[in-house]
Amino acid sequence: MAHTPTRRGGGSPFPPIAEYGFLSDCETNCLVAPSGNVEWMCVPRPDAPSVFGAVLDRSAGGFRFGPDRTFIPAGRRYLPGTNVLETTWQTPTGWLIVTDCLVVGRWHRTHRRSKTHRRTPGDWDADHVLLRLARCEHGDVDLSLVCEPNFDYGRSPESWCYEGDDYSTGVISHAGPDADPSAGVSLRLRTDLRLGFDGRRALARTTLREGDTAFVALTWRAEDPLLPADYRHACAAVESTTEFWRQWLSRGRFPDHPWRRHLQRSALALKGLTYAPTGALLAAATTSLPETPHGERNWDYRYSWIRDSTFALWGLYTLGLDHEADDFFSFIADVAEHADDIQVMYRVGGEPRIDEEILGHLSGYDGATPVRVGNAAAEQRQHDVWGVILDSVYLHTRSRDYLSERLWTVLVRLVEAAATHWREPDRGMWEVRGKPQHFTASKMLCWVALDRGRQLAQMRGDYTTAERWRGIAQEIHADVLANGVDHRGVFTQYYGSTALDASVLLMPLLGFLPPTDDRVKATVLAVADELTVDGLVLRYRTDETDDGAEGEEGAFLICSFWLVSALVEIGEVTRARQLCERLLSLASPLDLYAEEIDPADGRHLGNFPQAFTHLALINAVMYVIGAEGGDSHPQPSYAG
Ligand SMILES: OC[C@H]1O[C@H](O[C@H]2O[C@H](CO)[C@@H](O)[C@H](O)[C@H]2O)[C@H](O)[C@@H](O)[C@@H]1O
Repeated sequence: MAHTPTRRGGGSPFPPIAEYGFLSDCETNCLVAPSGNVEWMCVPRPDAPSVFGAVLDRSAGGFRFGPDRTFIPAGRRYLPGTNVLETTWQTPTGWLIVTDCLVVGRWHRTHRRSKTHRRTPGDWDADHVLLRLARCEHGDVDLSLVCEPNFDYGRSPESWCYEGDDYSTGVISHAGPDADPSAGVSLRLRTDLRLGFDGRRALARTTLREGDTAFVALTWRAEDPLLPADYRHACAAVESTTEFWRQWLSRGRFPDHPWRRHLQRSALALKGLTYAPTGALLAAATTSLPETPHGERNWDYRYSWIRDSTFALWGLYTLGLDHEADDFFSFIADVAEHADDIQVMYRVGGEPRIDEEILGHLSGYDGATPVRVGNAAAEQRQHDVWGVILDSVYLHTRSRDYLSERLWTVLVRLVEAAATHWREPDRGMWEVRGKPQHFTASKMLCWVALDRGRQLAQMRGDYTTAERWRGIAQEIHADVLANGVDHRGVFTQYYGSTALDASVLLMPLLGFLPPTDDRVKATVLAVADELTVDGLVLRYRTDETDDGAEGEEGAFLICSFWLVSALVEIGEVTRARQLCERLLSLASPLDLYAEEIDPADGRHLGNFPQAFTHLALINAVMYVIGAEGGDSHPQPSYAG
């Protein structure tokens, strides 16, 4: 039997997107299907080719550790406060618990520096080990291990061989393109079971009786692999990983509220999407999970968008988790220090080139093609990019009263770029692939760049620059009010159109106008009433927008959460709370979210888990709790 489970109950062989568990060590991440099969993992970096790619094609590799012949778990949960996943299995003969994590241990590079880490080393570091523990709780259970990598997005099946004289350790290697050994990947698998090999499949099977345990660990770390020697060491690795996540979460401020669990899961998902070596932040863990079932709106999100990342920092800041911002701002300084302008996204190592390519050999998730890797939007002009950085730096500088000279030099260039280009059309924050337009939200974010730049210049005592930037900000503000509002007094998608666009919900959240302004109220209510399907918000109507793609898309979750925050701003707290409750009820079984949701059936669509959704959830929940008099306060980014 193939290890990647095929069809359960007559439906699609692919699990629903929302049923994947997400593991991370803040460097690598993976998705675990409910069957216990790891169906997505890219090593050594999250933007590298996959070694387990079954989420995009059932033959592209997976790694299952679970009971033989039982594929539907009795229950799954994260150990509270962590990204450690626990799956409970009931089989006809017994009960089994499997614990999965990507191991985080104490900083261990004491004798030699890391080749990839550019940020200041902390106390913790990824061990580069995917660890899986099994323990039979009652009766007896036949345990099965099938580890079947398929390198290079399923294009390069290699074969396992033993390492050493016993059955405990196997190695499988892929030379990489150009047969360049430095571009290759080797996987090493260690277990206390007896491994056998069948080509690219590493197999083990045993019967566990009550109290029996087993472990398997997979590493891609070439030098000094940190594989546990036995089950006791494996347990210690799970404990250190648990301690890492809980210590990190303890730095945050979470209200004592029934929605706290959603805030904490969102914070953990955002932290899990960081790439610690450089400070980058992924938009999502995956590529090409479809925004339309079986459709072509399939994009690669395994990169660091400036917009997604800075908004994520806003979400974390709202919870008092602001250390990630330091590393991200250093990442910005790295990529922009010697460039004239900034791109909209970078690879996680800071590399600017992200060529888009179609992988025609993959069937796609549930038949959705094409599968894309790389992202052509990297070359677009999107004029929100300057404003989102300036807003984020302003937010963090205000609370710390410190801004590095290195970063300020970069920021000055970014404000000047906004001042130079704000009159030009762009592709907007939704990165449409159609004709450039004068997007209202892009102009508004150019105003943010000048406004926050002005305030930062003032903080530094540079009043001359501050005055000049104030003048340009006023000019942009007036231009948006003159051209971005329709006859109803509603802000529109772009100058001269009457189409609605959810991006303008940011107006009250970024302080472009006060929430009491009639145009703001009219816009928020127009989006709520006219740009929704069954109450959930579309980013725009695809039939009104030249976005360069065919087909419908689902409701955008970031926009739906923005609407919650905006409704609170304009005083519609009851409506905001109802929408927020509804959105929280649509969370995945593990409280994770994809990018979109099908309003008809609540099915999650698009890449997963998606930073955009989780960051907006945090702000929306804090807005509602704050408005209802909880112990938190609404936190618009500009508020003093
Ligand atoms: O709508 C077409 C575009 O869709 C993707 O962009 C979306 O995801 C980005 C990452 O989260 C986000 O920053 C952007 O606002 C979203 O619209 C895709 O990456 C683009 O290539 C595509 O043109």
